[in-house]
Amino acid sequence: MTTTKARTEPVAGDAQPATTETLERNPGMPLDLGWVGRVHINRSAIERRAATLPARRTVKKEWQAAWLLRAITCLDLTTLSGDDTPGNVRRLCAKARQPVRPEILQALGFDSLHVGAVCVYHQFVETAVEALSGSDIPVAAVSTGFPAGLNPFEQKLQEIAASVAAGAREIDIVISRHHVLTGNWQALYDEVRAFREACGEAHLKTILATHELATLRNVGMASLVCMMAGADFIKTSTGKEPVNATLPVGLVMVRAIRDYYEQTGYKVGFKPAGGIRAAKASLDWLALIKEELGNEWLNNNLFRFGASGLLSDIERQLAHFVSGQYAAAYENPMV
Ligand SMILES: O=C[C@H](O)COP(=O)(O)O
Repeated sequence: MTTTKARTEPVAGDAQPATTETLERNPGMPLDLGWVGRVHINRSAIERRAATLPARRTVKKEWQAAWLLRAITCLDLTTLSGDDTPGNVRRLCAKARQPVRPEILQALGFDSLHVGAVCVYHQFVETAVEALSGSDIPVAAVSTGFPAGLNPFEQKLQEIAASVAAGAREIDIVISRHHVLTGNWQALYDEVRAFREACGEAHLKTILATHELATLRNVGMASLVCMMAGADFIKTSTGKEPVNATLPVGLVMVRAIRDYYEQTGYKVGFKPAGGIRAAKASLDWLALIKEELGNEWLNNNLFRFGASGLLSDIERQLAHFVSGQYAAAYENPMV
């Protein structure tokens, strides 16, 4: 990973991992169609701003290592493959407990560190809960007919209930894209509200699948409706769309989060997911959060990466920082 600008202000504040302070959950609010209708997006301004982000704020050396450690604590370490097995889920959970080799971590001044959550299909929730027992790491289950979200509604509710019963503490639902594409905001609101109720104490992340929503304005409006319906997080993508998390989409979503906070006082989390594989990309996302939402959002209560391959590159960069050499791929195995 190369850094080209001299600016070294610490984005993550310091090298400490994220805190786990308790946060008041967003309870949601009645659907406010007037507010939804006022969402305005200047596409070229959004794209210009997103394009400047990677170059505006560059971190180096120990600050970069601190940011990367912070990124790990905000990681929903994910496996969502058709060929998942209990064995690879258990190995992923072992990696979640110890995401960085101990000698690297010690050289960076840390005793322990773990990821934000492990994210799996419902089928593997129990396996993951068991493999993570004794740790604070929650299991997140993708749900409601992930990734297309076209299962019957009652089945979606049952799926959420089953994952919660199996021990999932976070539920990543997919919204019905057709509600957005037909402008049926009431239907989207009602659906997400019901999902939130089915979650109970489990936290609800609403996946917008932004690439399938046609316009950035739809992304902004859907973000707002999901928050009004009680989402704890809004999440960009399933990882299965042809285009997943992008900075312009992220910008629209985090600005919706900011608006919602300014209007209601409730902080909703953000999860970019899909296609984030390079450590450098994780720094760009952290910079976006810092600049648009501030340091308060830079912890795993309010920010997560959804990624299956990002950790390998982050560990590789940390090893390089410590030793001055890049490790071979087999030295940083994922599962
Ligand atoms: O929610 C997480 C995504 O499905 C992960 O996508 P990825 O495999 O492209 O990192």
